[in-house]
Amino acid sequence: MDEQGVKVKNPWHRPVVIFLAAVIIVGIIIMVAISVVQNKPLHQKYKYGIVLDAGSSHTSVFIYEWPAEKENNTGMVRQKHTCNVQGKGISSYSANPQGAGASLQLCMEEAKQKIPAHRHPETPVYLGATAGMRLLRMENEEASDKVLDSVAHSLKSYPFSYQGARIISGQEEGAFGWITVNYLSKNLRKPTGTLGALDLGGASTQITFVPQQNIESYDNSIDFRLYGNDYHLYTHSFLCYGQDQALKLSMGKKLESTLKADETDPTELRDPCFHPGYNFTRTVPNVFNTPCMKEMKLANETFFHVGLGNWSQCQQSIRKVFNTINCPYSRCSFNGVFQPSVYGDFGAFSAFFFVMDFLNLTSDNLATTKQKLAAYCSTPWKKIVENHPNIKEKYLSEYCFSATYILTLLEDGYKFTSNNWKDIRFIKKIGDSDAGWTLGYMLNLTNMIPAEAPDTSLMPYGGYVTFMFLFSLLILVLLLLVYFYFRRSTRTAQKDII
Ligand SMILES: Nc1ccn([C@@H]2O[C@H](COP(=O)(O)OP(=O)(O)OP(=O)(O)O)[C@@H](O)[C@H]2O)c(=O)n1
Ligand SMILES: [Ca+2]
Repeated sequence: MDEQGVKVKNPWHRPVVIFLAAVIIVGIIIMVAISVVQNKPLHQKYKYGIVLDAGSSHTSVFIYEWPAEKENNTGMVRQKHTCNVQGKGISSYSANPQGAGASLQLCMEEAKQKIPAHRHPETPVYLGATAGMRLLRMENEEASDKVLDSVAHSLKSYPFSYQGARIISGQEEGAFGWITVNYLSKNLRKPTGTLGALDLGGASTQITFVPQQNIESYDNSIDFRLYGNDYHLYTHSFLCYGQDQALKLSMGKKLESTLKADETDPTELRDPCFHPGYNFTRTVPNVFNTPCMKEMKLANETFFHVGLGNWSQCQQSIRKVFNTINCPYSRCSFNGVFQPSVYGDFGAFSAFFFVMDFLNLTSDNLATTKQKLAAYCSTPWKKIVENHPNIKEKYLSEYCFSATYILTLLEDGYKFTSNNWKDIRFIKKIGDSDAGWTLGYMLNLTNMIPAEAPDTSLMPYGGYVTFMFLFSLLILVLLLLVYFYFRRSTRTAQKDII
């Protein structure tokens, strides 16, 4: 009897092999089941964040949402809801600070409805105030503190996680606007170029982009490291150069020269930036009630604001609010502010979009834009009102000025030309989310954009499951093959023995 014969005759042999095979198979099944369940994306849990944009002209409440387990990936946060606070911006409540906090109630109640109640305590709420509050602080710091206290007090009364109410700086406003548009365009993890950001508000305007030239002034330079890439940004915020303040600056200059000349009585301000036939009685303090202009010693004088509707004269008058004489650097935009040459594509949002979209000027070349605008400005005021019966007359009367201001700011101020005009995209939203500083502000404060690229799984979830399934199937087949091979050789051996 040989050795093989002894093994085959062992009565324990078959049950042991079957038992071992069963244990291995069950083990594999358990292993696959555990790893599949462990790695299964959790049931989509959403997190929320609230940012209040307390602008000079109005306040908006933005609610953002994102899948909890993907918060460090680019482009995952989206705007779930916005609410426009009724009335003017919080800086208009300087004489009645309590009113500022109270004005937020309706929108904050809406936020409570939109966000699931069990998420309220962990939902951060931030308020950032921009140029209107910067101006109020310059004028009357006590009043601006009271307004901020009032909105803070109001926000703390909600079940969310209050994270502060403050006046953000012009640099922050510019930089976070840039982060928002590039995050939403998913530019941040790719080697492709970034999108510059142009923001026009009521009281200030921001320009932010990655320049090709060296940044000569420290104040205009911001560095970020996002997803493992370094970004060296140029940014500047011009206080008083939002469209409402620029209108005051421009009217103030015209008024000063008219009043000095003392041509007519009562004074008539003949304004090329308003439509022919437009005639409105205003008071002098109404134009000069801003720290953007030196006080005029003129009393409550009234004047007639009379429209002329002449685009090129309007542009001439607007040019006077840009000081282009002094530049202590190799090149400047205006008012002695350093600016490298504009480079790359730009997203122009907020009032840049509202105005150019209203006038259907978002997709023409520069020459056609000017022609269309000239025709619009010279249209009689009566006709304009007839054509747009549902638009508030104050807004309607100012579109000729605003669009001329926008062209002058972009061309004479920032030095865009007819060649790179097409690089400016007038946008309101990217995907579901508004372009503006609020999203970038929240991403930054919640650390949702990591400095280094987060580790990514080697293969997508579906691929992983398929791989595990095929791999276990392969092991199973191999085991069966071994088993049958073993059985056959055993039988052959038994036959041989018999
Ligand atoms: N549909 C709209 C909404 C706003 N506006 C005007 O656009 C300007 C700027 O609006 P916005 O960007 O909201 O400015 P704020 O954020 O309020 O001001 P800032 O950023 O300077 O604080 C204001 O003059 C406002 O009257 C407009 O013409 N059409
Ligand atoms: Ca704004």
